[in-house]
Amino acid sequence: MKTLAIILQEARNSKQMVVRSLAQASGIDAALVSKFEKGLRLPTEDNLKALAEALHISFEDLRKIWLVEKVYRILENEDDAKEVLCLAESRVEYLKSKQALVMQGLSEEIKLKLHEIDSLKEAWQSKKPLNATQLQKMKEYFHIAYTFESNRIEGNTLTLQETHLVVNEGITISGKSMREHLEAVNHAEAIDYLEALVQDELDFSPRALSELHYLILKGIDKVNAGKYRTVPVMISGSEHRPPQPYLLDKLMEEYFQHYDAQKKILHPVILAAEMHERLVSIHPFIDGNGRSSRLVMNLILLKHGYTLANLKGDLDSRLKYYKALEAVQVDNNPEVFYHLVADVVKESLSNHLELT
Ligand SMILES: Nc1ncnc2c1ncn2[C@@H]1O[C@H](COP(=O)(O)OP(=O)(O)OP(=O)(O)O)[C@@H](O)[C@H]1O
Repeated sequence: MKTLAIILQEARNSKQMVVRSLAQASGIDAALVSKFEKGLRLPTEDNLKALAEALHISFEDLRKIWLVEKVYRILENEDDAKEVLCLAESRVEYLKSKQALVMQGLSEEIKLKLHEIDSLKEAWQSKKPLNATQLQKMKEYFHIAYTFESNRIEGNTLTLQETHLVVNEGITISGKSMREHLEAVNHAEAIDYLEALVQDELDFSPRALSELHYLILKGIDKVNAGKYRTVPVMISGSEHRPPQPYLLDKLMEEYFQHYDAQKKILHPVILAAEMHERLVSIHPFIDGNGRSSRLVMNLILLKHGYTLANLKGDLDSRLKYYKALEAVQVDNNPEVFYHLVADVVKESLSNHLELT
């Protein structure tokens, strides 16, 4: 790994600058610049920022090297340097999770709720392994309930009982459209796919999202299944305008970058809520955005050992859900949505525990 001194020197040479012109561009004394380049002095953070700007290099990247250099200088004459670093590493992990909560500006109320959820999760995990028949019965029950409610949010009129008959018994319901039947079967299949991803320890990815969306629209809209939209869309009854289609590739790339950057930092329930809200706000598909986003939320929850969170489709709950999304999109206030998701996660864990 190159030292900060070498990096600074090479960056200046590649710009064909002499020390004097770098000093002038950065506003730092030339003798001092020389000392930085020889490794005789370590720049201050302000010096570093000025140098990065003058050399047109990334301050964030340079700052990481600078921090390494600082640590190195503290430890260079210590016999136990390696042991000290190992000990510090565990503190850094702790610091990361602590900072995440502070960074997100979570209220004490939500932190308390997350705490309660994690106790329930531990209790749920301690019940495992469950008896295979019992597990199968629970799965059937919760899968159907989730399929029923998620499809109900989008206007599917099958009842809970009818959803069960269609999905588990292969029975058709008279008076209900082919589309409603397919929506039920597809959603149940998408939940199986979530569980397979978790079982195989596969992470949420562009491919997983495309597969999920494909399953949701399978047999309903062949052309758009698994593909981003190419036309503008509106969300009926909402002030929020999803982005234009030409922005989608970039926004979705950033969406997955955000997931990768936050997945080890954020509390999983907050991460799940965020990835749900961000996806539904981008609205990358022509249809099936709501169902896909709720599946993404559940993939993240299942991956972290929680149970399927089931947002309800009755009018009152639906309005609360839409209002909470609108609060993030229009007022930039995610707290209500975090509470909404945390509440259903808590309810789901309690329901699962009750049946054990
Ligand atoms: N401000 C908002 N108000 C209402 N719904 C919103 C809002 N922002 C995002 N949504 C999401 O959009 C979904 C409805 O979008 P739309 O009517 O376009 O349905 P869709 O794209 O066909 O997807 P699906 O049918 O699975 O929801 C809701 O389920 C919700 O998740």
